Amino acid sequence: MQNRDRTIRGRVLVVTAVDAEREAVLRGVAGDDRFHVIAAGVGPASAAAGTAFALAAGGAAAADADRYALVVSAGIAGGFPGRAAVGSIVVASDIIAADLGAETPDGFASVDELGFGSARIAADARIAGALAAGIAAAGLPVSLGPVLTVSTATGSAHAAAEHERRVPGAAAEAMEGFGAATAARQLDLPALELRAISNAVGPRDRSAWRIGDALQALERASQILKEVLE
Ligand SMILES: O=C(O)c1cccc(C(=O)CC[C@H]2O[C@@H](n3cnc4c(=O)[nH]cnc43)[C@H](O)[C@@H]2O)c1
Repeated sequence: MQNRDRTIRGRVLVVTAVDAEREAVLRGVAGDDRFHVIAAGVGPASAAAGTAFALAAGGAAAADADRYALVVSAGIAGGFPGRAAVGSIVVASDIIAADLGAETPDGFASVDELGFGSARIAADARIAGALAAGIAAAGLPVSLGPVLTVSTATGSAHAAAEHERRVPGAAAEAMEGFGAATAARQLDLPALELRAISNAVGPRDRSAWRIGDALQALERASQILKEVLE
């Protein structure tokens, strides 16, 4: 593996939403006991609570090698057409709470514009870059770009276009990343978001979802994550 990043000294907490995603990640990282994989539930609140609880439980570890050094939000996601095709992988450059803000007469205002903090958490650039390069080197389609966290999954072309207008270059949409990254930030830990694309962001069409293909891609990407961090 060429694209290694050996800066992480300690355990890796991987947070998924549901068990099927957790099992895919576990298959990918099999044999490496640095990884602790939990299914914290769907949505940003569950992800934040589950991540914070796991970090708190692990934070008391005596040795640095037993403490968490990295948090990864992982799972399936919707891909923005033209940026992330169904079956491909997205590694977040930034993790963005896309609907954290207020509706105003002039349209949506993010918490950044409102002055109440930030809806954007930068992923660890070095590790995200190494992971994306490793996935590409393995011959898998991969994008490195902003991943949106929403509480309401997009279900129309208009809403998808509005998200892309607010966040130029948005690659994927899911429901947990900002929650997990917020919990990581409380302990000054680096965060990543790793997503396998199951559907296109836009008009609701469950028949078009390819969850099985996405879970296979998630397993393979998790294996590459393990190799990058070895
Ligand atoms: O029933 C629907 O139309 C529908 C549309 C989008 C998402 C859902 C979910 O129940 C998502 C739950 C779960 O999967 C992740 N995910 C996957 N694709 C998307 C998406 O396009 N937008 C948001 N989340 C997505 C998400 O992280 C959740 O954990 C149902």
